[in-house]
Amino acid sequence: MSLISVQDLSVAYGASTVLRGVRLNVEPAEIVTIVGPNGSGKTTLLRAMIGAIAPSKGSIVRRHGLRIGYVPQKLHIDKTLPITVERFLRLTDKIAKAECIQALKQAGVPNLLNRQMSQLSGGQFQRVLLARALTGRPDVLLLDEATQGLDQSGSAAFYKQIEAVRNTTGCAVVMISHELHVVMSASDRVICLNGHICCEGTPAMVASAPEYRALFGSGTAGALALYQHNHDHSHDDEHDHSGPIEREAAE
Ligand SMILES: Nc1ncnc2c1ncn2[C@@H]1O[C@H](COP(=O)(O)OP(=O)(O)OP(=O)(O)O)[C@@H](O)[C@H]1O
Repeated sequence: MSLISVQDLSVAYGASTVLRGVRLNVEPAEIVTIVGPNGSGKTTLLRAMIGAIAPSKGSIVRRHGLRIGYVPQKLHIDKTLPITVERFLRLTDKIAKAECIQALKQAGVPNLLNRQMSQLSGGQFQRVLLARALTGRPDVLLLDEATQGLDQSGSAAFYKQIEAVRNTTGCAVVMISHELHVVMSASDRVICLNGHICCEGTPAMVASAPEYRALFGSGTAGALALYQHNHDHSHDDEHDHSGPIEREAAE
């Protein structure tokens, strides 16, 4: 049973349709990376997957009782607001201190519990956001460009941590990233989005996608060397890129 099944999804903002005919399944413990140019609908897709945006067509089926952890691109906290990491982690839900400590450990920052949020570095801050998402023991983690503002080694370390989290907790991960070169090795599957799914594949296979090159140019050849998919269609929305879709009674 897929954790999340996106079925022929279209999303419109007023008269403007930004996603069309998107199909994708998220399976337990897999890491799926979504890439695409600015404005291609990546955030919209993620927000639709968590139920924050309603489809204008199609549907999204979440497994019954699915726990989702969401790590936003950035979260602004007023620098003058005194709030410790522990308080921040316990703000919205009833979470025991031990769970906070465990989540911080999983996020790779075990010693931050008593620190002020305003004193964290960019990388530490993002890991605290990751810890917050982990306190709910998610079945699936959704990350929206969670490494924005981090330097390359900071991003690489963050993605390594994500992979470690997947390996220890078994949660699936769906993440948006522009940093293909760092996320590729950790991804089981890459989906290239441009209003619709242009191409998708696994890094384990070796190929290049003309659609991807058309969007990003050939400067990313290093990343492309890791990337492959079976691609023999033109840009048609009719093409079914997804595996078998499993519906759940609790739709
Ligand atoms: N609330 C909204 N109302 C109207 N249009 C919106 C809204 N949110 C997003 N859009 C538009 O939908 C399109 C897709 O936006 P989205 O944020 O999903 O893209 P994205 O791929 O995540 O972009 P980026 O890489 O720049 O973050 C854009 O043209 C954007 O202007």
